Amino acid sequence: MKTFKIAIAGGGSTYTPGIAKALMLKREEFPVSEIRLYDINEERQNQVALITEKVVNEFDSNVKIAATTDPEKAFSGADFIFAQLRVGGNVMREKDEKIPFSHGIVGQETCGPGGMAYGLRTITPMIELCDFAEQYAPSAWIINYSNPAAIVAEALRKMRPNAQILNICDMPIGMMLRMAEILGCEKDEIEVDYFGLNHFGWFTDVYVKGESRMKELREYMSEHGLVTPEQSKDLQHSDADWIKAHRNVAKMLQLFPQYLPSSYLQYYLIPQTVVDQTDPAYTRANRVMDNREKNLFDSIKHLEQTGEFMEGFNVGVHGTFIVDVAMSLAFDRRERFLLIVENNGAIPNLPADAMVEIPAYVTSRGPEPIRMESIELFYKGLIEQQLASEKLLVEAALEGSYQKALQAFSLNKTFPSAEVAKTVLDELIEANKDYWPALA
Ligand SMILES: NC(=O)c1ccc[n+]([C@@H]2O[C@H](COP(=O)([O-])OP(=O)(O)OC[C@H]3O[C@@H](n4cnc5c(N)ncnc54)[C@H](O)[C@@H]3O)[C@@H](O)[C@H]2O)c1
Ligand SMILES: O=P(O)(O)OC[C@H]1O[C@H](O[C@H]2[C@H](O)[C@@H](O)[C@@H](O)O[C@@H]2CO)[C@H](O)[C@@H](O)[C@@H]1O
Ligand SMILES: [Mn+2]
Repeated sequence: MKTFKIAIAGGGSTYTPGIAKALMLKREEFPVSEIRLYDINEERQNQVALITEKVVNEFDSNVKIAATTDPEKAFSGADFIFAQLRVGGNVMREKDEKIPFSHGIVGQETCGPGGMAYGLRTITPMIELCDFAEQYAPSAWIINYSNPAAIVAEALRKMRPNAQILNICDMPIGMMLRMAEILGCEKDEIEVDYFGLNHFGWFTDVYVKGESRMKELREYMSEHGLVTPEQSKDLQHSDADWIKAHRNVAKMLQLFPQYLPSSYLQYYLIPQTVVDQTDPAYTRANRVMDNREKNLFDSIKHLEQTGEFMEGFNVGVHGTFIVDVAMSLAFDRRERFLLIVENNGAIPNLPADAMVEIPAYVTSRGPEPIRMESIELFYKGLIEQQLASEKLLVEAALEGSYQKALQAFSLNKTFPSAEVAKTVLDELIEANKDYWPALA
């Protein structure tokens, strides 16, 4: 049986050990001979490599783990490249969140001005990654988690249309896990219909064994959102931020009961509620640094000092999802996933060149999106406004255009006016001067 070489770009990510463990859990079906970590931060990646090696060795000591900052070594002969770059790290994430909040505007990793700031940092490194793949591993698939996935996907559609890349997000699958808890079934028994953009979508139906369970879900979620008794057992989502986000789903459903909204729609539909619920001095970046990142590096320190393994990370749906997508590509499994793909008529009344998030069957040739019906005016209007914002942001980056960046910010529903958009944009330009393309 063929064995696979997996390269992980952003090897120093907090998710790397979880992804390595997810690979090991599937090793009977998907045998891996090498996991190569690639990062620009050598020190961080070497530390993460220590615990990754330990995790892998618990299952199979023949799997080779390598860590390098040399793209040629990392990618040559790789079958898959899993990408998870956080350009600027959590230090810049904190600025993306705190600058908007200081003006009373939502500050978030991937949505609104924070997401656009992160996008302007990430486009160039992701283009570079596609070029490394073309040079060193031309037949490899890149499966990309790097955020902001919507903006990354649009930039690569324009700049590297022939790249073998699949952009993915674990948010819908995380929500499906919660829905399974509500319905008392397994996540894998659920099939969904869904449309939107990444972090901007709706479940239009949820089936278990072919039967729609929307009515029960709507009733439960209108009252509790996605908060379930099981939530407290889930390391990733037991913290106050996720509980708030999951509760806010109820507020959105009370306003618009037709479809089940992605929890990230809260940043666009009820932004003032989010601002009121957030401590602008302690944002999500602080929580992540003080928990997910600290726990991982504490467990690495413990491993270095004692040689003993303390888990300190989470596999969750995040790790299993990327491995499942890779397996469907590797073995032509034709499994159905929600993916970020070029619309090309799948949603007839949205532009063909929109990068939409919809169901697709994954074969060895890539995704085959399903055909859907036209969407109603309310959703079309919201999506087109957000899409225009994302497309203008990408054009701003590629053309170095300040005016297009201001248009992108002003069109974003997180802003009440173009004047506030300009104030926040100008502060973000100053904070990102080491990262963004020049905007004139
Ligand atoms: N799409 C999704 O649904 C989803 C879900 C979870 C996380 N993510 C994304 O995964 C990424 C990793 O998240 P994290 O919290 O583990 O971040 P992290 O900061 O722990 O790790 C990111 C790593 O990327 C590295 N990096 C930065 N720029 C790089 C470059 N140009 N080349 C190679 N490596 C580079 C950093 O040095 C760091 O080690 C983020 O982009 C995050 O938004 C996406
Ligand atoms: O604030 P963070 O860094 O903890 O998480 C931000 C990410 O949130 C989403 O991913 C969730 C996902 O929804 C859930 O199912 C599980 O896998 O955990 C993930 C991380 O919390 C979102 O989809 C990502 O794009 C964000 O980066
Ligand atoms: Mn996501």
